[in-house]
Amino acid sequence: MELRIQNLSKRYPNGTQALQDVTLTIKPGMFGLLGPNGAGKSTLMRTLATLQEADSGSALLGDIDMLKDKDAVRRVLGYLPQDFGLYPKVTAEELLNHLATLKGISNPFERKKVVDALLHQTNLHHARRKQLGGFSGGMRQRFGIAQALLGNPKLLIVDEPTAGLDPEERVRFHNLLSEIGQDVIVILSTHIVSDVRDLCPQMAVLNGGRVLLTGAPEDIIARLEGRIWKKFVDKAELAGLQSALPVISHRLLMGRTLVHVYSESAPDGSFSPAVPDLEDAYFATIKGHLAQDAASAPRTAVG
Ligand SMILES: Nc1ncnc2c1ncn2[C@@H]1O[C@H](COP(=O)(O)OP(=O)(O)OP(=O)(O)O)[C@@H](O)[C@H]1O
Repeated sequence: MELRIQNLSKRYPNGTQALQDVTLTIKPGMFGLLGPNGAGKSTLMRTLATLQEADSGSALLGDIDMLKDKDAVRRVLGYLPQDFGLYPKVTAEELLNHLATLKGISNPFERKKVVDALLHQTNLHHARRKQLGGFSGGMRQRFGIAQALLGNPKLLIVDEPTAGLDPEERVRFHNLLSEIGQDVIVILSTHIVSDVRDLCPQMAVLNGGRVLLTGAPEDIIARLEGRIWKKFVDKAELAGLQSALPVISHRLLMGRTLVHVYSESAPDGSFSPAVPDLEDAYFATIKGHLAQDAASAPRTAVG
């Protein structure tokens, strides 16, 4: 099953164009949707999750028309929203059991089996009798995946799931996502480049409601070969450098400022070549140096 989004657009009543002609083809496996805050990621995720309407365009999941046949979507959808509210006084086991009933698993024995399996899968079995209000951030997010996996979804949408997790919890969460079946389409929406780098064989960059680039991270990075140049500068030099050269990123490294510049050749003798990574690719895309190349662009339907 494939997810085909074509020319999806959405403008909010206040005039914000949150999505503009978004076209994406997403195959089973992990797909990273990367973009800064305000890019339109949540709008796209909520639209696919049948929670809000698009103005125009289409989204097909296999042969389900997602914008029209919402009941059919809900039968195959798992969703972990960005703001995931929990009932603090209820235990993990109780809430999963309740949600499983709502999902239509009416046989209590079967329900217990499903709930137990999900608690094990998400490493929460030991905490099943704990009130959700006492869960850590990582446990909450793993519980979020447990509820999203109820009913064996074919499309799993996770919206910024690792924001606020500590490094250890993030690794656990990554492991959990990476173990989800190969035949499930998993869309991971995030502004964290390393989430996509660690997990996703396919990705897109969204900014200002538009898809700037899609492809495999390694192909995208390969396009930057020989075009990223680095140099340590003093903080005071940074502003001058930014107005003179296409600086794509700067960060502190051991107390000094490391600058990455996009350039077809060495800007001057003081720069040395950098091995490009996904972060460079992301910033180069956001800053307009890297765009969809014809070879990897999704082909538009003919006929
Ligand atoms: N209900 C709304 N009414 C008006 N504008 C909205 C509404 N929801 C979102 N927006 C605006 O639409 C744009 C896209 O927002 P969206 O939440 O989809 O982005 P995002 O990429 O998910 O960002 P974030 O990570 O901050 O949630 C932003 O400019 C946002 O301010």
